[in-house]
Amino acid sequence: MALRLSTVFGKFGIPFKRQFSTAVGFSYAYKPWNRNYPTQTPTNVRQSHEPSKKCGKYKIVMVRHGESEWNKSNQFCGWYDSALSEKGLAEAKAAAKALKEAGYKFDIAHTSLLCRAIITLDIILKEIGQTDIPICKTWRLNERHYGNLIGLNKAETAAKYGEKQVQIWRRSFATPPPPMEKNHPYYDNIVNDERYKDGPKKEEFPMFESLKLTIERTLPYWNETIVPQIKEGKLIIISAHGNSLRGIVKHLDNLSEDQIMALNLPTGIPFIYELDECMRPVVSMKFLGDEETVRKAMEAVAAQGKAK
Ligand SMILES: O=C(O)[C@H](O)COP(=O)(O)O
Repeated sequence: MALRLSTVFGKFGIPFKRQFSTAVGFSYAYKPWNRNYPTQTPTNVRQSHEPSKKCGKYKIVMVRHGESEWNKSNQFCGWYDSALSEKGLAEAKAAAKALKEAGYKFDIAHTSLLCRAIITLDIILKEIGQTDIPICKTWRLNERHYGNLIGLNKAETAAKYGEKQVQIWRRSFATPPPPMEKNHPYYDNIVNDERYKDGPKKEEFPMFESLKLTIERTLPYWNETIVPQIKEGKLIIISAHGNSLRGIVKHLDNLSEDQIMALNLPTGIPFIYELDECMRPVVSMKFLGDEETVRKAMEAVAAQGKAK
């Protein structure tokens, strides 16, 4: 049965006390209730990716933006620039509160070119009193491009094409959504948007993206820009999107295509990785939120693709 966030969340959808009363958090990867995310890394993965027994040398915080207007109306969003909803604004504030309570002092922030991630970051930095740090914005952290699905209601699309097909479009690793056609209502809005004048190049401007393609443009930024900063000892926060962050998670935890399919990131709940000197996770995806709230928020994201 689909869980409604409104039954889980209080005013503005956020149970401030429950969700962020602890700065300790829990690590999603190792919870037994989590049937979808690997409780044990498969043996083939361990050989090449054995987590270090040492304490994490580095930390990085990531957060999916707060709920957007199009999350609220359950529309495929991708590169469409949907604003944060009231609940999304409150989620960003709650995220900031949790980070403040945990005492995070960031050196650099990275975000996408989409307002929902930028505003989430702005709210966080304002609330924690760290607006003076450098903010790097890149299209490489944008949400995956949902092609011709952009603007469609997810539940209606499931009713029309079947839940299985929508699940493939949303969560399969390599199968892309149908390409955005020139007559798509948001084609000009996206393709001719000034914010992309410095990239992507015309020839690499996506008309659709699978998770695989999303990872192919996100990882170079992770490897070439973020990793060197982490190795310099900078504490980084990334405010980005469900699928650009899933790509980074897949890379860090060396997840298989099947494993990453099952991960649904909740909006507005920061999570932490602790990494060893080789950028291998010592602690994976530790959410600053209580376990039950995070679990329900994840289930709600998964349920967005169910026909009503
Ligand atoms: O772009 C979108 O529609 C969402 O923000 C992410 O959608 P998904 O959870 O359906 O991949």
